[in-house]
Amino acid sequence: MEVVRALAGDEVDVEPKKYKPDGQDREETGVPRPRKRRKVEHNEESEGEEDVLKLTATSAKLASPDLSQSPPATTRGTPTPPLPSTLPSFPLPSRPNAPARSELVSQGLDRALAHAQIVDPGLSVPLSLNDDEMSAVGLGSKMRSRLTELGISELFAVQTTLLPLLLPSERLKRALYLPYDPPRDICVSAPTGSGKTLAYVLPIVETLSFRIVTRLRALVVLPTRDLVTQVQETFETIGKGRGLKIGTVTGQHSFAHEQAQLIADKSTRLQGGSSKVDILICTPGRLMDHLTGTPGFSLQHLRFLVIDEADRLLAQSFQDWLAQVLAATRPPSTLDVIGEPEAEVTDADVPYPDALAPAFIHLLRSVPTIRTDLDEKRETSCQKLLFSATLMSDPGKIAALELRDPQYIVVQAPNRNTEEGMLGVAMEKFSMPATLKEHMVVCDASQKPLILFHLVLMHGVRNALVFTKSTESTQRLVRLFDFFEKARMAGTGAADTTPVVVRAYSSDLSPSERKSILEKFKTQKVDILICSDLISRGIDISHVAHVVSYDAPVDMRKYVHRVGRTARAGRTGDAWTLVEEQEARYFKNMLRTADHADVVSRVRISGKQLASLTAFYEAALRELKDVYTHDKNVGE
Ligand SMILES: Nc1ncnc2c1ncn2[C@@H]1O[C@H](COP(=O)(O)OP(=O)(O)OP(=O)(O)O)[C@@H](O)[C@H]1O
Repeated sequence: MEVVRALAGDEVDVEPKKYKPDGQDREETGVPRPRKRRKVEHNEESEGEEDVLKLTATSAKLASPDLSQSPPATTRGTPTPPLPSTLPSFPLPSRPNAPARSELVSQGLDRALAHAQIVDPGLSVPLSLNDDEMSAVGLGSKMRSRLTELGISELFAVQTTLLPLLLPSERLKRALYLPYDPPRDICVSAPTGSGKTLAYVLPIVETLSFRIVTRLRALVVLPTRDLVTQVQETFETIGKGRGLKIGTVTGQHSFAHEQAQLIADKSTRLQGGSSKVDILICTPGRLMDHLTGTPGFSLQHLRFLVIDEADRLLAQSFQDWLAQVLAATRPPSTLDVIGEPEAEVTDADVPYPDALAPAFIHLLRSVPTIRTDLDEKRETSCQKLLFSATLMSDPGKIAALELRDPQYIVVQAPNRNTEEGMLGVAMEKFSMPATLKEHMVVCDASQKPLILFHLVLMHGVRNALVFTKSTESTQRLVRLFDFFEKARMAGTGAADTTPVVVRAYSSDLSPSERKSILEKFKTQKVDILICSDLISRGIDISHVAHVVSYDAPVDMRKYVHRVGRTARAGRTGDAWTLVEEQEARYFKNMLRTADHADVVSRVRISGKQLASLTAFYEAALRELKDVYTHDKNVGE
């Protein structure tokens, strides 16, 4: 009966200690057993343990042959006869200790990941070095002058490491494609704000600047339109005066408009495609549309395929975008071509000089299709570059990328424990910027607005991004904040205090509205942006000094990307997370699993500290209620 009640979730006083090896039972001693479960509910650390205890006891009872002799189930009101005074002792099943998670990971860890190059985030190279000294990095003098013009005086760790791997050697300057010795793919995990964008923009611009004919040679895929715009601006700024044509496709403009920007000649069937851009930056959905619906759009010339925010993009299926993109970069096999029936060759089939990528030359019908040894290792020279602050190590996802001899680069401070470097990446223990300070405030859900007002007014939280869980809560919080400021202005009567300006930044705004709000925030006409996770990844606004997670993030990746909107490029920044009391255990566990609990300091804010704000808050709540009642009545 107790077993049934335990499974049904009733409180049952079961404790494994009851089954003493000497066969003695607590009931025997007459000492009442404590109500174990209630006690455990107040103990955050051991709740999981208690479930295990209960199950162990339950399964132990199920396994006990003597239970068959227990009294039959009784009806309601009938007193349950006491358990037999002694229960047989039996050994608990012994199980080997579970292997450490790190051990499990290392056993199945991708070999390339296990040999990752760990880079110290403090590594940098000043741009003031002379040509000889700079030759190790490989950046030309023209590019160095451009960077100096832009106020960049040194290369960050991720850039210092990547540039020598990606910049064209003298040999590559003459031959961009190396179908018989294709380049290795590269996966980079580096903290937020560590300069990953320039780590690929610089070598791409430097490499492609030597090309004379325009072909689509670099494709950068990003998860959002805002990021596409940001990366486009970086390419344009860095590539100024280099004659490179940079395009974007995101679906923000009509399909026909995008086609006109992309393709020079749609009507002639050209085997080599016809591109008006050297570099294309896009979101995956729209890229698919062009791949399937734009004549003359070809990826055969791709030399670089960049997947930025790789873990997020690989989690998106979008008509299986990755498989289709990879297929479009690969030449069809020679056999396929030989096997085709000879068709009459027309002028339209013959590409312009330089139009077919070297790996695709066998498609040219006027070239005799005789197989030679040279045909055997004809591979695309497209090099995949993956970036994220939270790079995934999921073997399935990695396999889908068809990486060629991948090289992993992990920018991460040397860790104190053994699970460092690539294991840290595999176990999702991501590295944070060293200049970031992290705090958490555990509070009652109803106090969250007051805590936020307190942070803004007492801790100088301005130039801040505040993350909520949904567009609806964003709207509500912005209204409440406005009413609070109105009440505060009226209440304090201080003419010289200016209200804090708060705006929503959410997915229900049009692109132009979003652009305008972001601009006001950047020029500090808006103090605080309240937003959803729309801009939690990649967005680079240098003056963000604080990030507040008004609603706590649900996983570590989200946490890393949110807090990473501040403390970028070596600047300082503060991240605050408001954690509701019932979420505290989960949140702390999340931090602990990521080895991050020690870094986040707990801030305690007492009711007394909030007292001076309560009257304004209550006034704001009343106004908010009126607005919602009015909106509801209008709606009816
Ligand atoms: N060498 C450098 N010197 C000075 N500033 C730099 C340098 N490299 C990059 N930055 C600046 O650092 C900021 C952050 O760079 P970036 O946006 O590339 O970071 P990220 O690593 O991609 O971050 P996230 O993971 O959040 O996308 C940008 O404003 C960029 O202009």
